[in-house]
Amino acid sequence: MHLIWVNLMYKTFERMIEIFRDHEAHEIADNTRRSSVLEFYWHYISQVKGAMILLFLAGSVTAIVDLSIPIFIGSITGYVAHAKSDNLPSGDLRAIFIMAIIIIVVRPAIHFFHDVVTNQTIAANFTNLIRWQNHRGLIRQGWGFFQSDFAGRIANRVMQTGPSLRESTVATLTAVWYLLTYGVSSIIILARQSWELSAPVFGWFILYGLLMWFFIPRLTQRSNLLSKARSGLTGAIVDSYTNIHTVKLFAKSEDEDQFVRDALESHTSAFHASLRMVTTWMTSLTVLNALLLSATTGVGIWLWHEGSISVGILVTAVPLVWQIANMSGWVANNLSAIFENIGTVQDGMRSVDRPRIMGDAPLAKPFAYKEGSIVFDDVSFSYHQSDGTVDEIKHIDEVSITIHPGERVAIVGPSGSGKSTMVSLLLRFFDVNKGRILIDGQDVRGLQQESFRQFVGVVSQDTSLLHRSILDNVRYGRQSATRVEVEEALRKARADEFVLNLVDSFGRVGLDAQVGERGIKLSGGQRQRIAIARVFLKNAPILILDEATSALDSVTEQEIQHELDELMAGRTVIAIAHRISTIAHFDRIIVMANGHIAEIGNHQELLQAKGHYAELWARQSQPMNFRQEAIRSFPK
Ligand SMILES: Nc1ncnc2c1ncn2[C@@H]1O[C@H](COP(=O)(O)OP(=O)(O)OP(=O)(O)O)[C@@H](O)[C@H]1O
Repeated sequence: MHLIWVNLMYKTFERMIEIFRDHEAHEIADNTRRSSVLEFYWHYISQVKGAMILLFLAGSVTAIVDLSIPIFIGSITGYVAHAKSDNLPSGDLRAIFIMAIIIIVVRPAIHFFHDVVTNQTIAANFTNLIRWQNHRGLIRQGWGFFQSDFAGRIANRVMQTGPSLRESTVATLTAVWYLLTYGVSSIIILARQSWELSAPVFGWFILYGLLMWFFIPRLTQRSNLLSKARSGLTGAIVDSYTNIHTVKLFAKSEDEDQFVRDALESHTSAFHASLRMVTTWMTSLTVLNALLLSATTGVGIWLWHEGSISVGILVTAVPLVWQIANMSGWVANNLSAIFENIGTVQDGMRSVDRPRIMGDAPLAKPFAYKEGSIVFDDVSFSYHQSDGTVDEIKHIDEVSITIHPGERVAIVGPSGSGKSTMVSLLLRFFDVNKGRILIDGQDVRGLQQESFRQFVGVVSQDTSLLHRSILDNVRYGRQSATRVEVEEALRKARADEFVLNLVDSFGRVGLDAQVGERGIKLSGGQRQRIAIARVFLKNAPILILDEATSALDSVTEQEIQHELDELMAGRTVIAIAHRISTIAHFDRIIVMANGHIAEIGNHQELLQAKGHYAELWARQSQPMNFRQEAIRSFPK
C-alpha cells in the first residue's frame, strides 16, 4: 500500500515535464538567425518554467534552513553559558525543541523535495526534451548539411547539449543561488550584531566576485576549446569505424591510429589547459577562505574581548562563515562545471542552432500531382565548397529539358558528368543557382518537400539500409503496407528467397530479421533488391532509378528488369545507367558531359549521330563481341 503511494508521488513529479510536448512550436533550427547563448538557454528553460521555479524555491528554503543551524548553535551555547544545568528556562527549552524539529523534520523534508525536483522532474525529462527537439530539428536539415560534417560529431553534439544545458541550469539555480542567499543573509545577521563582524564576509564576497570576473571568461574559453576537441575526437573515431571496410581494405590501421592519435593529442592538451585554469581557481579560493575564517574568528574574539558581542554571537559567527568557506568550494566546483557545460552547449549550438538548410519556403504549398511532367528550365548549379562559398565550376550548366508524362528518359555519361546532381536537384536536395525545375508545372522551390517526394520512387546508388528489420526497411516505401504486400514487393524484386533464409543473431527470421547497421549483413546485390522492393511497394507515379541494378548479377538483373519494365509502364521515369544495354529501349536518352547535355535522342538516333553515345555503345558492345568471338573460337 505504502509502495503505491510512493510510486504515485514519484510519478507525479516525473510527469511534470512532458518530453514530447508541442514540439513544432519549439524547433530551434527553424530560426533564420543563430541565437546567443542566453537565448538558446531560454528557449529550453522557458518550456519548463514551473519546474525551475520549484527548484529555485527549494534552493532558497534549503539555504535559509541551513542558516538557522549556526544560529541555533550560537543560541544554545548562550543558554548553556548562562543557565544552570538543572534549571533551563522554558523559553530556552522551547527554542531547543524548535531546533530539534527543524533538524529532524524540516531539513530532511526540504532536502527530499529539492532532490525529487532535481532528479525526478528535471534530470531525465529536461535532458531528453532538449535532445528530442534538437534531433527533430537536425533530421529536418537538408542533405547538404550532413554532407559537410561528421555524423559522429553531430550525434555527439545532440547527446551532449541536453545534459550540459540541464546541469549548468540546475547548478546555477542551486549552488550559486544557495551561496547568494546564505551569504547575504549571513552578512545581515552579523551586521545586526556589529558591522565589524560582517566586514570579513563582505570583503570575501567582493574578492570572490573579482576572482569570478577573472576566471569565468578564461574557463569558458578553455572549456569551449575542450568541447570542440572532444567533438572532433568523437568525429574522428566514428569516421574510422564507419569506413572500416576501406580502412581494412587498404591496410590503413597505422594511418588511422595516427589520425585518432592527433585528435587525442589535441583533446589532451585542451584538457590540460582547461584543468590548469581550474586548479589555479581552486587554490585561489582556498586561500580566500582561509582569510575569511581567520579574519572572522580574529574580529569575533576581539569584539567579545571588548564586550561588544556575547559568546553566543561568537559561536554563531564562526560556523556561519565556516559553512560559507565549505560551500564556496562546492560552488566553485559547480561553477567550473557550469562553464565547462556552457562550453559544451556552445559547441552543440554549432550544429543544433543553425538556420535550416533547404527547409520548406514559408509559404510552401503541398504538391498537386497531375500527370507527372518534369521540366528543367535553363538550370545551372554549382556545389558549395566547405568554406560555404559557391564553387566556380558549374556542375550543371544551362540544362533545359522537358520530360513528358509517362516518358522514360535515361541519363548516361562519364563519371562526374552531373547525372546524380540532376536527380538531386529534381528532388530539391539542393537549390538551383539559375533557372527552375517544375514538376507538373509547379516549381519545386515553392513546394512542401515531403509532399512531392511522396510521389517519387527512388532507387539510389547508395543502398545502405537502416539498422532495423527487413519488414521495417521495405515498409519505408509505404508504412501502411501489410506483410502480404511487403512479401509481394520482395518477390517482384527477387528478394523473397534470400529473405526467407535470413536469421539474425537474436534468432529472428525472414521479414523480422535485423539487417545490421547500414545493411552490412547483406550483400550489395541483396541490399539493392531490398531498395527495389521498397520502390515496388511505394508505387509512386514518378520513378528515379540511379544505377538501380548495378550491383546485381546479369541473371537476376534480367529477371528484375522484366518486373521493373512493368512498374515503369505509364509512369514518368528517369534512369541513370552506366550499362547502356539496360536503357537502350528508353524513349529518350540524354548524354551528359561536364554538366551539360551533349546529346539527346533515342537509341537509333544517337547511334546515327555517331557522337559520344555511339562511341560508348561501341565500347560497351566490344567486350561482348570479343566474348562471343572467344566463345565461337573455343575448341569444341
Ligand atoms: N556534395 C558535393 N559537393 C561538392 N561537389 C560535388 C558533390 N557531389 C558531387 N559533386 C561534384 O559534382 C560533379 C558531378 O557529380 P555527380 O555525382 O552528379 O556525377 P555523376 O555523373 O552522377 O557521376 P557517377 O557516374 O560517378 O555517379 C562531380 O565533379 C563531383 O565532384
